Amino acid sequence: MIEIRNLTKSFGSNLVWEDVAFDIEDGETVAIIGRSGCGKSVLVKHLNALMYPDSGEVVIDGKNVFDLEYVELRKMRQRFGVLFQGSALFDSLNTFENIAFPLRYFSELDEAQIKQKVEEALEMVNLAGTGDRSPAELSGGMRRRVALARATILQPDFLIYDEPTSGLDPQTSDEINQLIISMAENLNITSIVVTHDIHSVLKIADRVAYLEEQKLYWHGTVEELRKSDNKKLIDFITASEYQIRS
Ligand SMILES: Nc1ncnc2c1ncn2[C@@H]1O[C@H](COP(=O)(O)OP(=O)(O)OP(=O)(O)O)[C@@H](O)[C@H]1O
Repeated sequence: MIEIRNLTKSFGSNLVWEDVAFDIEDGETVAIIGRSGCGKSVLVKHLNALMYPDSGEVVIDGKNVFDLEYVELRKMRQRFGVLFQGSALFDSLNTFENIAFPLRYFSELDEAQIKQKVEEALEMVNLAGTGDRSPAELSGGMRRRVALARATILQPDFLIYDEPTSGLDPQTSDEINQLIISMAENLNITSIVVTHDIHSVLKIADRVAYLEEQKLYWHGTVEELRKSDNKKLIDFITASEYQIRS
């Protein structure tokens, strides 16, 4: 479980948000939404202490991540996988090597074990047999799936998705949404999804955190979001061109 306790962050005189507090339960999928520049990325960078707050805590399994010393911090960070916006694959490596990269860097597995793990991962994202293709030979949706296989290859407890469906057509977005759901279920991953895609939020999220006015403006389940009469929240959702009540 991740407990976000009264986090406040500013850069110089620019207050990003203050007093942000909510919990992320094990195995659930939480979507972080809000307009551009509201501090979604800054917030997720606090979860694994890539950024430090002005005040507040992020407590994972009882320990404040901002208090961890080097060795523990490294271990904690290894519990996180990240799916970067735009996939961020290495163009010079083929699909197999992209997925194998974290294993070569962080594990002691031998070549046969790496091969087995990568092939299982390719199968999980429905890309069996494409290991020798280069990223340039893949469609946007396929690249996203390779990135997902790479992000989960070290079996993280927590997976941060940065705009997982941006730039994809609706059908391919749905394939990625489906994969995010099955990753969460099959690998028992706790997912934190930063997104502007409200359709995706309604499909994959258990709970939603809405940043606005430099604070956590609204927080609740997707069911509560559907029923909410919070005007700002509805305006934001409507502006995202999705008819939530349809
Ligand atoms: N390293 C940094 N140094 C200074 N200011 C920063 C830094 N990182 C982010 N900011 C500022 O913090 C604010 C929040 O940025 P952030 O990238 O978290 O927004 P966001 O909600 O993720 O935006 P988008 O939806 O466009 O990706 C912005 O005003 C940004 O300029």
